[in-house]
Amino acid sequence: AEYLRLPHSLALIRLRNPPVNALSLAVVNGIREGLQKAMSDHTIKAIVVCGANDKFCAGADISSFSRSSPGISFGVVVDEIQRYEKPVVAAIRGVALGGGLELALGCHYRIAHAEARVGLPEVALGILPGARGTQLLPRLIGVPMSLDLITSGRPVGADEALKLGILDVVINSDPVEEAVKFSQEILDKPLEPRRLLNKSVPSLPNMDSIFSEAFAKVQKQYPGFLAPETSIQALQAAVNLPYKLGIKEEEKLALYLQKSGQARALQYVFFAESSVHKQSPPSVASWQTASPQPISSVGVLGLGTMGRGIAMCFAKAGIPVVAVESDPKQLEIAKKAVTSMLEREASKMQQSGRAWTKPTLTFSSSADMLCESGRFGQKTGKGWYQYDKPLGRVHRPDPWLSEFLSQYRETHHLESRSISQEEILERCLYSLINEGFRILGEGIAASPEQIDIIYLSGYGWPRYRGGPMFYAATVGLPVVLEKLQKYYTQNPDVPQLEPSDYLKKLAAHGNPPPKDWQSLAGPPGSKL
Ligand SMILES: CCCCCCCC/C=C\C=C\CC(=O)SCCNC(=O)CCNC(=O)[C@H](O)C(C)(C)COP(=O)(O)OP(=O)(O)OC[C@H]1O[C@@H](n2cnc3c(N)ncnc32)[C@H](O)[C@@H]1OP(=O)(O)O
Repeated sequence: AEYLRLPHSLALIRLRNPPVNALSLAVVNGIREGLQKAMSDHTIKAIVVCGANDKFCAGADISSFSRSSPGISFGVVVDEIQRYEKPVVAAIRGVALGGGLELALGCHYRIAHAEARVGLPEVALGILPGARGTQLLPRLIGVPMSLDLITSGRPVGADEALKLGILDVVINSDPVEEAVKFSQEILDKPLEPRRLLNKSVPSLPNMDSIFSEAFAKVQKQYPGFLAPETSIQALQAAVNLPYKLGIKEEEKLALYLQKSGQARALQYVFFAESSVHKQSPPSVASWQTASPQPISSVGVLGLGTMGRGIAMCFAKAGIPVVAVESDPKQLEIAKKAVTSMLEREASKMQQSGRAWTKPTLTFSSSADMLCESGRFGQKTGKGWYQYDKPLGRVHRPDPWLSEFLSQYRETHHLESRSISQEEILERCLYSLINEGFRILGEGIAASPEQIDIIYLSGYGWPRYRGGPMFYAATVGLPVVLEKLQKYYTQNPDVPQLEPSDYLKKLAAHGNPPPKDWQSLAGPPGSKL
C-alpha cells in the first residue's frame, strides 16, 4: 500500500497489489503504517483509502491461504480503523470483496462508483468472512439481508448496495475525487455514530424463526457444504453476544472452517477453474498427429435411443458389442430395434453385392434371469429383494436370491466373500482416479485440474471435495498406489485396477500437489 499526502489536510492510502489488490501481509502492513503516519501527522484531518488500477480490493490473497490463517489478524486492523480518531473514507472502484469489503466496513464512510460490486464471497472458498464481516454487516444492514448475502456469497452492484445501506454515496465520476470532497464536508461530524462495532444489531421479534429458516434453506440449497451453515452460526453470535464476544466466536468458527478439508478443496477449485480457461490441449493431443488405437470390444450401458445407436455403430464396424439394459421392457424393445436395424443393413448390403458378416452383439443375461423368474422389482413386490407388497418400498433379503446366487456361483466357479464399504469406495474411486492418471500420461487431458473441473461441472462430483485428482492428493498418492496394487493382485482380471505408470512415477516423489504433477512426471506420451 502507498501513502500520499494530499492537499486540504488529507492523506491517501492506496492498495497496490496487481492484478486485484489482494490483501497480502505486505498490503496489510502498508495499510497499518499509513494509518500510523496519518495519525502522528497533526496536519492530516482525514484519510481516503482506495485501490490502484481501478480496483478497490478483491479480498485476501487466496494463494497465501495455505501459508497462514487469513482473516484473523486483519480483524484487528478493521477494528483499529473503526476506532480511529480521524475520519476514514473508502473510495471504491471495481470490486470490494471479502476482506476488501471488511476493510471498507471498518471505514467510517463508503463511496463507490456506480459500476462497482461489493460482497462477501467467502463461502465459495469454504470459509466465512472472518475479519469482522459476520459481526459488522448485520449491524449495518440487519440480519435478513446479511444472511442472504453471506450464505450465498452473492456480490451486489453499487445501486443495490446503496439501497441496502452498505454504501453511503454512489457516483458516476472518480470515487477518489468524490471522497476527497466528501471528507472535507464531514470533518466536523462526530465519528461515534459511524463506528459499527459500537452499534447493536437491529432486533426483530421473529429472530429465532429467521435463523431456523436460514438453516433449513442452506441445508437444502447447499447440501454437504459446511461454510454456509457455519456462517449462520457466526451471525447468530452477532445477535446474541456483545461485539467483544461475537468476534471471538467468529474467529473460532472461521478457524474451524479453515482447518476443514472443504476450504482447501474449494480454494483449489478457484484456481483450477481459472487455469483451465487458459489451458490449451497438450501439444501431443492433436488430431493431425494421432493414430487410431485398436478396439477389440465395446460395452454399452443402457439401450435407450442413444445406446441403441451407439451399439449399432460399433456392430456395423464389426466390433463385438456387449450391451447392458436393466429394464426388461426397454431390453425387449432394444433387441427388436437393433435386430431389425441390422437386418435392414444386411439386406441393403446384399442388394449392393457386398459381403455381410453377422455382427456379435451380446446382451447381459443377469437381469433377464431374474425377470424370467417373474421378479420385476418393486412393481411385482420382488426382484433382488422381497418387498412388503407390489409397489411397496420396504425391502428385506430374499432366501430365493441366496439360492439363485449360490447356483450362479457354482455355474461360474465363483467364490463368495464379504466386501467392506471401504473396499467398494476404494475400488470405485481409485480405478476412476487411475484412469485419470492414465489419460494424463497419454496427454489426452492437459492437467489434473481439467479432469477435476470436468467431474465437478459434468458429473456431480461435490465441489467441496475438489474433484477426483485433488481427492487422490488428499488421500496421498502412495496410498492410492498401494491400494490399487493390492486390489489388482486380488483381481487380475480387472485391468482398471492395474496402477498406471504415471501414478507410479508421481508416487515415487511422495505426495506432490497436483500443480507439480506434470513437471515431475515429464512430458506425456501420445495415445490420441
Ligand atoms: C501471510 C498472508 C497474510 C495476509 C493477510 C490477509 C488478510 C486477510 C483478511 C481477510 C480475509 C478475508 C477472506 C477473503 O477475502 S477470501 C477472498 C474473497 N475474494 C474472492 O473470493 C474474490 C475472488 N476473485 C474474483 O471473484 C474475481 O477474480 C474478481 C476479483 C471479481 C475479478 O474477476 P475477473 O476480472 O474476471 O478476473 P479473474 O477472475 O481472471 O482474476 C484475475 C486474476 O486475479 C486473481 N485473483 C482474483 N482474486 C484473487 C484473490 N482474492 N487472491 C488471489 N488472486 C486473485 C485470479 O486468480 C486471476 O489470476 P491469474 O490472472 O493469475 O489467473
